[in-house]
Amino acid sequence: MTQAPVNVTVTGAAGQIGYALLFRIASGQLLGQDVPVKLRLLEIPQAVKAAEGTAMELEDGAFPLLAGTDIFDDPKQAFEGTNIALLVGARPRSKGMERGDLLEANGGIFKPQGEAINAGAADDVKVLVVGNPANTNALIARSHAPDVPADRFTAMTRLDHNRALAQLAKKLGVPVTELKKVAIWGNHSATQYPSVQHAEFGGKSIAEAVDQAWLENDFIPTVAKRGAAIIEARGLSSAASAASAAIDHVYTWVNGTPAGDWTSAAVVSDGSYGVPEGLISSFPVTAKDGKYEIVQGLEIDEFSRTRIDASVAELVEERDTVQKLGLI
Ligand SMILES: NC(=O)C1=CN([C@@H]2O[C@H](COP(=O)(O)OP(=O)(O)OC[C@H]3O[C@@H](n4cnc5c(N)ncnc54)[C@H](O)[C@@H]3O)[C@@H](O)[C@H]2O)C=CC1
Ligand SMILES: O=C([O-])CC(=O)C(=O)O
Repeated sequence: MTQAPVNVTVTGAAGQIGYALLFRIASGQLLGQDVPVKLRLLEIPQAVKAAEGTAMELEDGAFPLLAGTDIFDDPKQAFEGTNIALLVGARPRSKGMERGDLLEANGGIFKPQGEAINAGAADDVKVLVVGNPANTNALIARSHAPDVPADRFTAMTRLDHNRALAQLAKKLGVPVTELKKVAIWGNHSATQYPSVQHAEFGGKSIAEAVDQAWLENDFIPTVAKRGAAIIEARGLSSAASAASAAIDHVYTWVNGTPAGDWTSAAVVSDGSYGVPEGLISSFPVTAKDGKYEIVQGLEIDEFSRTRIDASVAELVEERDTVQKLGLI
């Protein structure tokens, strides 16, 4: 192990996703089996003790790649020198809370975290926002980090992407490895558009192999409402699958997408496909040399256009709300 450890900050470290995520990071699955990591855990003061318990368990794992774990309740310290920032901790929606209240409560979390990233993170910092509403939380954080290049801020739709792959593999009776060019567009919410317009299995078109009624009445709602279905079944929201998707998102970002395929991530729009510039929206993306790039030049059919526009309209509404609240 000659390389200096990569600093990985995880917020909400004592939560359910944190518990599923930290051990996989420590085992080398986030960055690679030859990359040592140093964990920097951020929690609110009331949950620091629980984070300490998790840190004890991390120590007990004797992970060869784990160079240490530090715990903070101050974002300025937690993001100091960080190379990878996983923003998982967020304010969940409580009973009777309106969407605006939720966005406001999360603004109180993601504004100071954006400022702290701006002030102290490493020059090569990469940020993944997992905490919901993920796209708009990422927008808030990004707007308070003006010195950090826009392409370093992303939000997670990889879980939706993986859910789409799993549903298609089941329907077509093929392994997920056969599937290519599936895409999630828009918001990480029920309005998202999981698209198979350009998708292939074993070189054949998926759109031609399944009927439109199945896509509209089964596939799209199953993927888009999967989070709610998990909550209904488990009594708790997705945690291990969300942690797994966060690992996939960062691993791909750093190590690249395979030739002839892409993945999905919410990235800062450059205006591609009519998505207003600056919104953090999910697109089909490739990764190369540590950068995510929006796949360009895809033809968008009428059905896809309507679905993309609907999800992007929701993102515009969320952006306008946080703008009115003075959060961006
Ligand atoms: N983008 C995606 O695909 C998915 C996103 N999520 C979201 O991820 C978030 C976390 O989920 P869970 O781990 O299950 O929640 P959880 O409630 O188990 O844990 C959240 C943790 O965040 C901490 N926290 C709250 N405010 C904080 C702050 N200002 N700084 C640092 N830590 C803070 C809490 O103390 C708690 O320990 C939720 O917002 C959830 O909706 C969950 C699944 C998928
Ligand atoms: O709604 C939630 O908190 C969980 C979530 O985002 C998902 O499972 O996609």
